[in-house]
Amino acid sequence: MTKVTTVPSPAGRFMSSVDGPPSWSVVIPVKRLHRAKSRLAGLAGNRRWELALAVCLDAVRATLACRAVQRVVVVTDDHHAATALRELPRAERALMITDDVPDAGLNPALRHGATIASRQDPGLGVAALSADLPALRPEELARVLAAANRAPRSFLADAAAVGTTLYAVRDVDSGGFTPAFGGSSRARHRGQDVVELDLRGVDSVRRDVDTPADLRAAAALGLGPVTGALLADLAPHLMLGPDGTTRAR
Ligand SMILES: Nc1nc2c(ncn2[C@@H]2O[C@H](COP(=O)(O)OP(=O)(O)OP(=O)(O)O)[C@@H](O)[C@H]2O)c(=O)[nH]1
Ligand SMILES: C=C(OP(=O)(O)O)C(=O)O
Repeated sequence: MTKVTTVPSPAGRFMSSVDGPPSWSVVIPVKRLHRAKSRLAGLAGNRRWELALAVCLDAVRATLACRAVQRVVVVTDDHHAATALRELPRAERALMITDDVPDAGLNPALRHGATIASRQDPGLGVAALSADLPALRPEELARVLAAANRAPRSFLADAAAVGTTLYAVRDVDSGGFTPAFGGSSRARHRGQDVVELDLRGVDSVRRDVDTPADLRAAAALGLGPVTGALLADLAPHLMLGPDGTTRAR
């Protein structure tokens, strides 16, 4: 199994360039809000859709703020989410929203998003990124994409080292955009000979949230503003560190 390791330079920066021009389109799938985040039903009750919305707003906001990203393509059939996403900073210039075609689940939605992205910006790499990343930091995403520049196809495992949060293909026109998200997708991506990005210090890109324990871990990293405000209302105990202080960013 080949891995790409990004080595810190003496100055503490990473050797792959993160300061070059934006070179990626990022496709973000957003499931219909009322059907999403079922594993958080116990925590959020009938406000589950608000939590799903907050998480995707923070993930897309951070992606739009990432200097390695030229375009964000959100694949969704949720009109409420689409309206809120269009209000984000930089959305007018950099965000496209496309319908969930063929409405057959996550991976077909991502392939559709990649087709739209490469038609809109030929020549850019295309990365699929989970929307479940409420602590996402733009500079960490830039580091991951800089590492992805060094392999034809690559992926980043999630915090549990079982799933995947990012799947990247440098040259979509030459084919091979075949994401296999869902469940134990890390093993599936490795089995397809997709290079696993072996990076330190990118916890916010790995930290997807499916359960209350995941949300607590994301809060420890520092939640984005929308999820932070909602969680402070819904479940303030998840926002407290061991010393009892709040950990919102
Ligand atoms: N557009 C689109 N996005 C999807 C679909 N299924 C999942 N996603 C997105 O894929 C990512 C991972 O989703 P999952 O963890 O599988 O599903 P979830 O609804 O967030 O959570 P659970 O209900 O707990 O499984 C999130 O960004 C979802 O919004 C789909 O059918 N269409
Ligand atoms: C979709 C995935 O994960 P989850 O369903 O846990 O969000 C994945 O890791 O491929």
